[in-house]
Amino acid sequence: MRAVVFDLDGTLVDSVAAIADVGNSLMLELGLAALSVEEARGYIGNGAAKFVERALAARAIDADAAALAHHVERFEEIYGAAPGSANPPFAGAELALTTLKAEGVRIGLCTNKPGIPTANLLAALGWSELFEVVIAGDSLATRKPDPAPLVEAARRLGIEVSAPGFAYVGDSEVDAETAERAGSRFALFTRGYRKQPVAALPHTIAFDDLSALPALLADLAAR
Ligand SMILES: O=C(O)COP(=O)(O)O
Ligand SMILES: [Mg+2]
Repeated sequence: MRAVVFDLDGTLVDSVAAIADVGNSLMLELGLAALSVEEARGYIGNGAAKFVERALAARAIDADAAALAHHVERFEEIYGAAPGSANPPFAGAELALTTLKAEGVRIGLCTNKPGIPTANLLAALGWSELFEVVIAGDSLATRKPDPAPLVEAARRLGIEVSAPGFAYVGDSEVDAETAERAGSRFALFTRGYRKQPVAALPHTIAFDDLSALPALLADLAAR
């Protein structure tokens, strides 16, 4: 059998502007200068709490744990109310998903984005039924780069995370580390929110065109 699990932000959807908007609602409430899209891109990858922590640190706000937890809660409230439709899919994303589905490949999602904005986004794009398994940043006790969410996604799809027929598709250092620690094959999308050069991230294959992904993954599964 074959199964593929996808990352979400920076892999299937170009969500940085929408995430920056959510962050900027919080910054405005706190009287802090807005984040540029470029800044926001650098803070994505480790989930909502890290995003807020990095954004506040960039404005020299040294929040204690209680204040930070309060700001994260407010950020998540705004995030959960934001329109999922503000997240454009990357070119070829939907074609890749529907092609894999038509080939009988089972599909899952493993993201550090919180569950509510993830569900809103999938619904807005009409993608909710495509994914048999969705593990978000707050679904389990740990999140990426802990391998547990990816291992669990594979398990729920009925495949070993290290099987030749399984691959994780993501865009970041966090995803590469997650796949490496899980012992999984990793396809790196090079147009996402990575901070380092492609060569610095462990990966099985790298690609820049999602419409080419189904064929690349079929080759990978046959290796
Ligand atoms: O929300 C984040 O920080 C990253 O989300 P992702 O795991 O879908 O890239
Ligand atoms: Mg990502």
